[in-house]
Amino acid sequence: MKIALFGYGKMGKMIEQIAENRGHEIVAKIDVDTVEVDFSNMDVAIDFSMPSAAFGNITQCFEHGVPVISGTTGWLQDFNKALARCEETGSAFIYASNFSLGVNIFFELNEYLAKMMRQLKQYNVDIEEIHHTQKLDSPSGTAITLAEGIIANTDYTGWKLDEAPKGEIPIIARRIADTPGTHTVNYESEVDTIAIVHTAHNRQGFALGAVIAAEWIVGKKGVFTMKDVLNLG
Ligand SMILES: NC(=O)C1=CN([C@@H]2O[C@H](COP(=O)(O)OP(=O)(O)OC[C@H]3O[C@@H](n4cnc5c(N)ncnc54)[C@H](O)[C@@H]3O)[C@@H](O)[C@H]2O)C=CC1
Ligand SMILES: O=C(O)C1=N[C@H](C(=O)O)C[C@H](O)C1
Repeated sequence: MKIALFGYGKMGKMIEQIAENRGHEIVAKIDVDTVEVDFSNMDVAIDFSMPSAAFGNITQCFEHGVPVISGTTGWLQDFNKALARCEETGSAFIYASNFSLGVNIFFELNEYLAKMMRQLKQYNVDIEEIHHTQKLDSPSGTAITLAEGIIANTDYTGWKLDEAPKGEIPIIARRIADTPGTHTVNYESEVDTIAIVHTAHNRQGFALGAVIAAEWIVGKKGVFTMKDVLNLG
């Protein structure tokens, strides 16, 4: 498979390694200083760039009929416009705030736990995310997906960074050098705490998930999720 990388930073380089080990060819490495892109020679594009660049990269690929795997976070104000462009151009698209298998299992566990906690009003929930100090967006995309999973299954109506009013979920974002990504969902009562945690030890899981999604999407049309790719029902 011929893969174009949009964003050749920490994730782009990790994806290159994993894709080549799986027998794929990297046909383009597009970064901030790229002047011209040849869309004619790519089977699929994988975008791990920057919040300000993601929407433009994704929609350009759609215009050229190239399916897109999107891992960049922090650009979701334009997400619905991207979905509409995908449908209009008959292209194919997967966005995931986190491509690792472990986190996608964690998302399922989060929703299951939220359903159980729904009627237990003595517990208050919060989410903590910890990432390396170069991270541009806050809170993390993964923390937002976790909050959305709780909101869909409880009476919580929204989320806020740091302090949140009653009925909304506080998300605490910490930045610590060299931390690939740790997410904790905490339910606190006066007498105890229930917590679920996912800790990434490195970036390999994110990169492998993105390459598996790229292998899966080629030849398909439409908007899909990692639930489709991993058959999580
Ligand atoms: N969904 C997931 O599983 C994961 C998502 N991410 C997200 O991926 C994104 C990238 O993360 P990292 O690789 O760690 O960041 P990074 O800062 O190491 O790399 C980003 C690269 O994008 C480049 N870039 C800037 N403008 C561009 C443009 N117009 N077109 C193409 N490239 C451009 C930068 O020059 C840089 O090389 C972030 O939004 C991060 O939150 C990171 C890890 C996992
Ligand atoms: O920027 C990162 O590094 C990561 N970003 C994603 C996010 O915002 O959730 C996924 C992962 O946690 C690493």
